[in-house]
Amino acid sequence: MRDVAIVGIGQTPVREHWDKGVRDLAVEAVLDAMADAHIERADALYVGNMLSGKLSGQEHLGALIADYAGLEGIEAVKVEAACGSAAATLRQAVLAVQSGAVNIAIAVGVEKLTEMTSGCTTNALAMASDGDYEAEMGLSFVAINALLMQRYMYEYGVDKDDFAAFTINAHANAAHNPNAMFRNRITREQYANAKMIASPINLLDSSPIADGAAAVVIMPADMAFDFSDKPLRVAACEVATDTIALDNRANPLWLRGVECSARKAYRKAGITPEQVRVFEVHDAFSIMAALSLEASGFAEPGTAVRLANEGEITREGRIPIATFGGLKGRGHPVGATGIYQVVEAALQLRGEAPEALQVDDVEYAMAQNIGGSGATVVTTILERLERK
Ligand SMILES: CC(=O)SCCNC(=O)CCNC(=O)[C@H](O)C(C)(C)COP(=O)(O)OP(=O)(O)OC[C@H]1O[C@@H](n2cnc3c(N)ncnc32)[C@H](O)[C@@H]1OP(=O)(O)O
Repeated sequence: MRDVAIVGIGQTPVREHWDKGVRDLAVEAVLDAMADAHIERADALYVGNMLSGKLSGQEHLGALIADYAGLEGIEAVKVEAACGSAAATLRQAVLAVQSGAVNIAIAVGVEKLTEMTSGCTTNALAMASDGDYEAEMGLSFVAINALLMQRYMYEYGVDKDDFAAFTINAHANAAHNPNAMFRNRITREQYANAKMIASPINLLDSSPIADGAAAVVIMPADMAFDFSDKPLRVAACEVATDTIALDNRANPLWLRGVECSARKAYRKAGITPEQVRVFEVHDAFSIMAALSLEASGFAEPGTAVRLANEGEITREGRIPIATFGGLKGRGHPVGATGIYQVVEAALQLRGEAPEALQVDDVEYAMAQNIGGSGATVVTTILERLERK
């Protein structure tokens, strides 16, 4: 298998983009990444998306985006793994280039969640759970995560207000990210008084409904310096699954898919969690940030909330997370999120994060994208590519 590198990155701001559709957003991100990589052509385009058919009445995204990006004639397909669609798409691009099937591949994640019909997006998102036993019974993703958070508080004796540390960190970072949806800082008092959505999850525990697209250009490492002076080696991009329904898990507080995907990624990259300096975590809800930190090996079970309250998840801490605002602050256009995370990890490694967000001495940056309640997990580890 060939070594592969990321040579171009692109993103749109995450917003409620009422004036733009799926194609506009995806094409904007693709062209941004192609300009960054100084390319005019690619051999393949992989499009990550979860809900364009349901919410925008538009399927067949591979051909659509290739057409509007001026890439007709190439291989172009859509990849879907619920909220993990974007990183699953990256994985396909990486495999295609590693195998030698294509030389230049673009992976783009795009999602347009805003729509005019109240409740429709929530119902559509719920389809990523077990349709027969969870969604059918009225469980939205907020409700599923509320059950997990309630159980976590009960098992580990954690107070609801202690979760504030995740939101405060995410919004403080998002305040410096021009592409973030929320650029307002949050205080402990605001968190404590936020409106309840599904107890114990309040508005400030939740990622928002948002639109956006992000893209990366992948090519063999031995071509990379011809296109970029800061190429990044994809040290690992590993997928694992868990049961789709929570009630089939022996311990719902242990995300086996996260553990398995992270372990595979550490093994592939030849590193330990201690060597990861930046972790773009899938903080769709603050409880997911806590559980992901634990199952990825950054905290013992039941201790991630303490880790957050000790300041260890901030830029100055042991494991900075959500360094551009995360899903909570930057926003979570679901089928695009995994590539936003990789773009942000890339900016950290390239030393191009805004000054207030740049983490020092980043050797390895990790991004982890989750579909469903941890049912699909993709862990990507990047490092700087050394010139031979
Ligand atoms: C594996 C996975 O990733 S699963 C995750 C999939 N994603 C989800 O499930 C999305 C979860 N989030 C939601 O469903 C929604 O954002 C909710 C329910 C939390 C909030 O939605 P609503 O109550 O309809 O909020 P609404 O859109 O009316 O906004 C009301 C206000 O709150 C703000 N707001 C909305 N969502 C958020 C948020 N998550 N955080 C902070 N503020 C928010 C809005 O900007 C607006 O502010 P304004 O009054 O100053 O303009």
